[in-house]
Amino acid sequence: MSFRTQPPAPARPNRCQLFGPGSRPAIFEKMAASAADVINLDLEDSVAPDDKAQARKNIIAASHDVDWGNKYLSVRINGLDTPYWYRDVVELLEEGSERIDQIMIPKVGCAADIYAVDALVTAVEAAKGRKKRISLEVIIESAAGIAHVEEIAAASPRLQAMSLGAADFAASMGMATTGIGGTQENYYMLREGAKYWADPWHWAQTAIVAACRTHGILPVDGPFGDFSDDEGFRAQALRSATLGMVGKWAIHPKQVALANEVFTPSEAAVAEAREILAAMEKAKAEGAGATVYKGRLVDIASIRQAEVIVRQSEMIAG
Ligand SMILES: CC(C)(COP(=O)(O)OP(=O)(O)OC[C@H]1O[C@@H](n2cnc3c(N)ncnc32)[C@H](O)[C@@H]1OP(=O)(O)O)[C@@H](O)C(=O)NCCC(=O)NCCSC(=O)C[C@H](O)C(=O)O
Ligand SMILES: [Mg+2]
Repeated sequence: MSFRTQPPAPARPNRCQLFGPGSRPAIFEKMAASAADVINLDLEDSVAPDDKAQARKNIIAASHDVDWGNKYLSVRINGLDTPYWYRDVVELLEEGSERIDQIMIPKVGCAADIYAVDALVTAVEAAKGRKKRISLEVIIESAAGIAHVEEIAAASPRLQAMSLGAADFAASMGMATTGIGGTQENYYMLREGAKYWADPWHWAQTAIVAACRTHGILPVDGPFGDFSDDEGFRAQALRSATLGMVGKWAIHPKQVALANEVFTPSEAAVAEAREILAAMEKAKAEGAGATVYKGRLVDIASIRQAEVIVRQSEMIAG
C-alpha cells in the first residue's frame, strides 16, 4: 500500500438507486415503499422543460409530506449548462425539508463543476441554518467526465457516489449505438466465423471504480434501458459488481429486486470468505503467509479480498 492509504467509501447500502421523474408525483409513495436503498427524484432529463418548475415544487412538497423511511433521498438537478440548475439548488435547500440527503449533479466534466455546486449548497445551507450537511453524487456521462474522472472524484469532501450514465456517455463519445448499457450488437470479436461479444462499457466502469476507490467514493453502475430484459440487466449488474461497483440504477420498479439480489453478497460467498479468513488465521498461527484453500492459493491479499465481501454483507445487514 502507498504511504497515502485508501480512504473507505461511505458505509451505507447503495445497491439500488430507483429513479422517478419529479413531474410524476403519483409514483413518489410507490418509490418510498420500494426496496431500493437510494431514491433519485429527477429534475433533469426525464422532465420536459415546461414541467421543470412544477417538478421542483412536487419534490419540495414530497420532501415534507412523503414518509421516505430509511431511504437515502437524492435529487438530480439539471446540468450546469442549463438555466435551471441554480434554482434547483436554491429552491430545494431553501424550501425542501431536512429529509433531503443528497444532490446529484449530471454530466459533470471537470472538478470546477462540483466546486460551483458545492459553493452554492454551502451558501444556502448557511443562510437557512440547515442542520444536515447535503452530500453530492455525480454522473460521469461525457467524454470530458471520463477524461477528468480522477480530479472529479477528488473535487469535494461532500462527494459520496459516482455513476456511469451509459446513454449520455454513448452520445458524447459518438458511439454508434442507441442502447443504454448491456451487450451492443456490433461490438464483437470474430474467431473462426463465430462472434464473441465484448463489453464496451468495461473500460469506463474500470476508470470510475479506480477514481472512486482512490478517493473513498461509492462507484455505481447507471441505467439499463431495456426493462423487459431481466437477464440482460442481471448480466450487466454481475459484471459491474465483479469490477467493484456497489450498486446499479433502476429505471423501472421491476429492476429493484434484480439489483438488490446482485449487489447483496450471497450466503455462499460470505461463507466462503469467512472460511478463507479462518484458513489464513490458521496459516498465520503456524507462521505461514500463504496456504491452500479448496486446491487454490490464498495469501495475505486474499484476506483483503475476503474482507471486502464480509464487510459489504455486514454493512447491508446493518
Ligand atoms: C419507464 C417508466 C416511464 C414506465 O412507467 P409506466 O408506464 O407507469 O410503467 P408500468 O406501467 O410498467 O408501471 C408498473 C407500476 O409501477 C409504477 N411505477 C412506474 N415507474 C415507477 C418508478 N420509477 N418508481 C416506482 N413505481 C413506478 C406504476 O405507477 C405502476 O404502478 P401500479 O399501477 O400501482 O401497478 C417509469 O418507470 C419511469 O418514469 N421511470 C423512470 C425514468 C427516469 O427517471 N429516467 C431518468 C433516469 S435514466 C437517465 O436519465 C439516463 C442517464 O442519465 C444516462 O445518460 O444514461
Ligand atoms: Mg444522462
